[in-house]
Amino acid sequence: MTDKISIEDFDLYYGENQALKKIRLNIIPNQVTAFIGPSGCGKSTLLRSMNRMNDMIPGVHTSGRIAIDGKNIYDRETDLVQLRKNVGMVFQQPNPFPISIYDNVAYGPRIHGIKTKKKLDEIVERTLKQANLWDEVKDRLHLSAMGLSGGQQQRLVIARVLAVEPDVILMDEPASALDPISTERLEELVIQLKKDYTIVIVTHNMQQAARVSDKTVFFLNGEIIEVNDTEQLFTHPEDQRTEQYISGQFG
Ligand SMILES: Nc1ncnc2c1ncn2[C@@H]1O[C@H](COP(=O)(O)OP(=O)(O)OP(=O)(O)O)[C@@H](O)[C@H]1O
Repeated sequence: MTDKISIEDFDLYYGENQALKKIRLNIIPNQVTAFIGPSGCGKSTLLRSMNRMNDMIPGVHTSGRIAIDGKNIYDRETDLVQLRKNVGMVFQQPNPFPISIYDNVAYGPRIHGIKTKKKLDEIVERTLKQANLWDEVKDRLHLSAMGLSGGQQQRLVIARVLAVEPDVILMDEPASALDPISTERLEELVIQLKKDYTIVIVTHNMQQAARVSDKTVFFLNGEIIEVNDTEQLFTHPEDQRTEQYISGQFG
């Protein structure tokens, strides 16, 4: 199978501090890949590197390659607007815009030139359905998104990402601010979305990684220690440090 994302010898420095060291990783399309590891080991940094969000931080420099569909996103000619449309991101805190539910979802398509009401209506309905939110909001599309619960806001943010038709969705601890029921709904959604998208999720919750992901990547001090099928990694870790981490001996 052709890899969706191929990372080769990728280093990232915040000033003098090297946060990622010679990362090599291949991510398979239509799978969920989980990043686990103790705080500060570089999970979010690698996630943010996959749509060049780190470019905005002063003092960041990188070397190596991250290719998506075979094309190095660190090439000088990369169109960052197009990259971030293709590689969407969901953060820890739901961050809907303080505008209506409808306008949140229509925001990206409008920026990308879609203006007709009929077309926007279609996108809003389709993506809210894909995000398992339509039934809960269809009668209040023109009310503020800020009136939704945290779990609904997070599903709205996912609909907003889906509305610009990405291939890859990056999720940085997307359930850590949610209650258990909202977390379960979000996990169901992640599993459902992988048939159409490639998903990478950072999580501190090992049960969550075990429930939603196909592959798990264990990080320590800016390095990848182990990558394996999720079930294999949690039942028969190959590296002693992985075993220590998943059995709660540090982290
Ligand atoms: N904006 C930044 N400026 C400077 N250093 C940073 C920045 N963001 C992260 N770092 C550093 O890079 C290293 C990796 O951080 P990163 O946030 O990627 O780890 P993480 O594994 O995602 O941690 P956590 O699980 O706590 O979110 C840490 O040493 C951190 O202090």
